[in-house]
Amino acid sequence: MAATPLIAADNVTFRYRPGNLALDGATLAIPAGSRVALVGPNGAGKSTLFLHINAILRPVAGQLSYKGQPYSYGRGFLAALRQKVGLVFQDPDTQLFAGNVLDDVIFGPMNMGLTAEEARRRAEAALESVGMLEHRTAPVHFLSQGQKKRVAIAGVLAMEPEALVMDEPTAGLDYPGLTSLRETLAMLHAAGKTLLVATHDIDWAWNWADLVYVLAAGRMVAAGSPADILARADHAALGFARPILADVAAALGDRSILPAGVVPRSVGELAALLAGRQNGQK
Ligand SMILES: Nc1ncnc2c1ncn2[C@@H]1O[C@H](COP(=O)(O)OP(=O)(O)OP(=O)(O)O)[C@@H](O)[C@H]1O
Repeated sequence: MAATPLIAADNVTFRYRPGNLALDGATLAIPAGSRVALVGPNGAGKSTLFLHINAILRPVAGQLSYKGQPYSYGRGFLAALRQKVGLVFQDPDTQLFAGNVLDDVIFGPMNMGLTAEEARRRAEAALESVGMLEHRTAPVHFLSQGQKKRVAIAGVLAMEPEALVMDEPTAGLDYPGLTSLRETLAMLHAAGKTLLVATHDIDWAWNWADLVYVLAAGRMVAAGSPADILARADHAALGFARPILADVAAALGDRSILPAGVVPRSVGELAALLAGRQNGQK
């Protein structure tokens, strides 16, 4: 029997207004400790699904559950859920509200009833892990979008959640910001956290995720390992462009150039496979 997922959405349907079906029976299951990428075109419903996972929105039909327990939406349930499942919004301005960086990040742990000392320890550790500790006294409105994004992530990390749900965390980050985010995600995964990320960065998602869900028009149209989804021929029907790597592999003629069934998951892996083949021919 499959293990109970940490978070599950079962046939979740939601309308912002009559006639607008933002989610149309969306279903997903997030195994504990996994790295899950949610991809899909603009307007597919990714952010809406995340707002359901954090119980900010409530479905008109269908159900969400945490460790097999259906969401109950009472005050106690909401407080516990939001401590265990941290949501990083797409737009950091939605999330940040305090005057300076440390005050913003310390708010969550203080709200959990921790001592001021423990809350500060957690907030500083979280800022350190996203490379923003040196900015702790900076006014939030002085920060760049990428820096705000990192502070928003720190605000969630400081709550020490079991799962982080991040809506397009790589958008707007420069190279050091991306590197730092990748390191943070690797550190969180190594620490056993469950990670669910919505992204348009398909190459990154393919390299990073254990499991990929594809959402289109409010419905989950595909789910599987990156290799499973790469191997599907109907990427256009899934609502996103065929990943570049798959095109490269196809253009190279995967059967003649790459071992049968091998689908490279990164440019580096493709280069290594090709280099290995060239060496083998000498
Ligand atoms: N606050 C809102 N009020 C009304 N409609 C909304 C609202 N937020 C989203 N929608 C609509 O719900 C649908 C799903 O939007 P959502 O933002 O969840 O998609 P998304 O997959 O996150 O898109 P993107 O990749 O552009 O961030 C869209 O049709 C969108 O126009």
